[in-house]
Amino acid sequence: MTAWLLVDAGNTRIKWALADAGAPLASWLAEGAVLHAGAGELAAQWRAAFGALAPARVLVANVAGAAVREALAGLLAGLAPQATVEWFASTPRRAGLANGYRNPTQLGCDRFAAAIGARALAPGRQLIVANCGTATTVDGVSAAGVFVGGMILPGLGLMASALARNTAQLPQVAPGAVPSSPFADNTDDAILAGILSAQAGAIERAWRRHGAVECIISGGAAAYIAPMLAPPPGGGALRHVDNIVMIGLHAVLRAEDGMC
Ligand SMILES: Nc1ncnc2c1ncn2[C@@H]1O[C@H](COP(=O)(O)OP(=O)(O)O)[C@@H](O)[C@H]1O
Ligand SMILES: CC(C)(COP(=O)(O)O)[C@@H](O)C(=O)NCCC(=O)O
Ligand SMILES: [K+]
Repeated sequence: MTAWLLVDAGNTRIKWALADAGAPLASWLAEGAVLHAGAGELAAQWRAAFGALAPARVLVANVAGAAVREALAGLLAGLAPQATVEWFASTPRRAGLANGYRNPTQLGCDRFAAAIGARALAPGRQLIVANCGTATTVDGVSAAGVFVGGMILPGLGLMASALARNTAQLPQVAPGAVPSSPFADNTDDAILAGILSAQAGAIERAWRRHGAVECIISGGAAAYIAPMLAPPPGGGALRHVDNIVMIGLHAVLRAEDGMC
């Protein structure tokens, strides 16, 4: 058995999954997540996972900067010295997906991976990919396999903390259930209704404009936003997946396995 390690380092959390090279898409032997500060915890998680099966290849999508990259490189050198490590980057084309950004390398590599993952889950379909993490990104993938572009907005947590930090009277709200009415009768629900509606409104607008048949939603805040979403008048399917970036990284290695 050959194992691959996939790592999605976002601006809040580092997520990872260990996959058997022969396994179906999005089927993991082990997985985990830590906050940036939890490098010690990550080492313990990897030590346990690699004890059973050490990865031969590692594919990392890092949008969290140089310090996180250095920390990950150090851990991998110590715990998986045998592995070939690749730092996934946005390129003009990969795994059958064309990158429509004016400067393809400017696109966040997590967004490119997420789009590859979405296409692997729904080949040949017109798609919206909403990744709701620190930032929320809402991207279009065409039925022909082109990342057509997208939107970046502050994520749910950032919207909430921006209100608390920059006003005298607004509290920091915890993520929570969707208020039953957009006309809230108290401050906490009014903030939640506002920030959830902003996220859902952006996604629905993109979904409608792109004529997408399917919207794939993912990320740490997706569970709060998905219940708000209604498909466009013409219809459409909503799919909530745990980590679309990881699925994209897996799709890349599966597409290229045996080619190199
Ligand atoms: N256990 C958790 N730890 C941190 N953030 C969480 C957690 N559960 C949900 N969240 C929400 O998810 C967001 C982080 O999601 P994630 O997809 O991990 O982001 P990123 O990929 O940017 O690191 C946070 O901003 C917060 O709104
Ligand atoms: C938009 C992002 C900050 C999202 O990061 P995340 O919320 O997943 O941590 C990241 O994809 C990024 O830094 N992008 C580069 C700019 C761009 O995609 O155009
Ligand atoms: K994101």
